[in-house]
Amino acid sequence: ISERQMSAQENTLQKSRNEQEGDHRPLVLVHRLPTFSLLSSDSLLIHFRLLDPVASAADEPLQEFLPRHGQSIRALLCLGPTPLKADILDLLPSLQLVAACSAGVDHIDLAECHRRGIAVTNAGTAFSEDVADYAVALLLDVLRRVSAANRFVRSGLWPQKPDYPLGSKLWGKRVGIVGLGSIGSEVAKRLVAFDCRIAYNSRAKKPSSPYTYYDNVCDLAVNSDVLITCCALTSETRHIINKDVLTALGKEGIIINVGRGPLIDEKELVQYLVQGEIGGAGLDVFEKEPYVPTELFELDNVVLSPHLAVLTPESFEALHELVIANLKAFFSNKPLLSPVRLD
Ligand SMILES: O=CC(=O)O
Repeated sequence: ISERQMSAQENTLQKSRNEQEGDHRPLVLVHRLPTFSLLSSDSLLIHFRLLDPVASAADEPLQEFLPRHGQSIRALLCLGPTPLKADILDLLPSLQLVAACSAGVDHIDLAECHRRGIAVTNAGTAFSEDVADYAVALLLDVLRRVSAANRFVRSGLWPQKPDYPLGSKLWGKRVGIVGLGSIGSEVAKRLVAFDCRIAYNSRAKKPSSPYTYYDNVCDLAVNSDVLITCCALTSETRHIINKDVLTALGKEGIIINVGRGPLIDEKELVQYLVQGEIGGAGLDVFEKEPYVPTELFELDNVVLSPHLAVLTPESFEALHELVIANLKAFFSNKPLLSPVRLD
């Protein structure tokens, strides 16, 4: 009997105990766009009652639902990129915790949460390894043209054109990481194994990091063959990769984005790629998802992906455990496991 089967049995037992003994589970509001489903509500339901406006009142606007049901809600589970701003917070006067299910929390008005004394937790490090793997996958794909080669074979061109354009080597490349947090550090760790030379930019130099620090992204770009953006999207980092940085990266330079679309000035990036002013790009995120600039569809030196770097069953399981642990800690007045800094 596996650990997973055992915990499923425990969950079922606990559920029926709850039902027999009267329900003492704390109430948690689920905040989600109708297109986002709860990953697996089973283990959540062992510990919490979930109030899900999308499921309970498909047509009722939150502005009507929450005043009737949300007055005593202390904790909210925010799924995916569902925006959470003052208009919703206004309807939840007792709210004290927002448990976000993502690493990035740019869809949440953090200043407003801070002002109201509402704590916010995020996915912590649950996704970092998978995002880092994906950043390396995108980089290898752009450099060695894996997706383009796949298209070449499938389109039947191989017998007619036996010469396929050469890709370039990852070994020894100078890689600049923008944002050396938990994801950036995992990316660096992986690329060290490819003998890449790592440098980084972040808000401040990390005294414990062995990598070269640049306090200016343009300087980092001048000294890099590849830039990988891994930082959070904030008002300071919006368009951190602008025209000047792209120029500094140069004609052979490659950019990989696994952070958020607006970290890059996408209009400029498209121009630079179309005009051959930079070497290539691997993009998992875009400014206006799910819309991707169609000019990029034609370019074999660009690899496109629909914002799924974090998505593996393993990382979801880790997220699930973390969310439950955060909510349990909150309801028992213990320290939160992955609090987001709000000041
Ligand atoms: O993009 C995904 C996340 O922020 O978790």
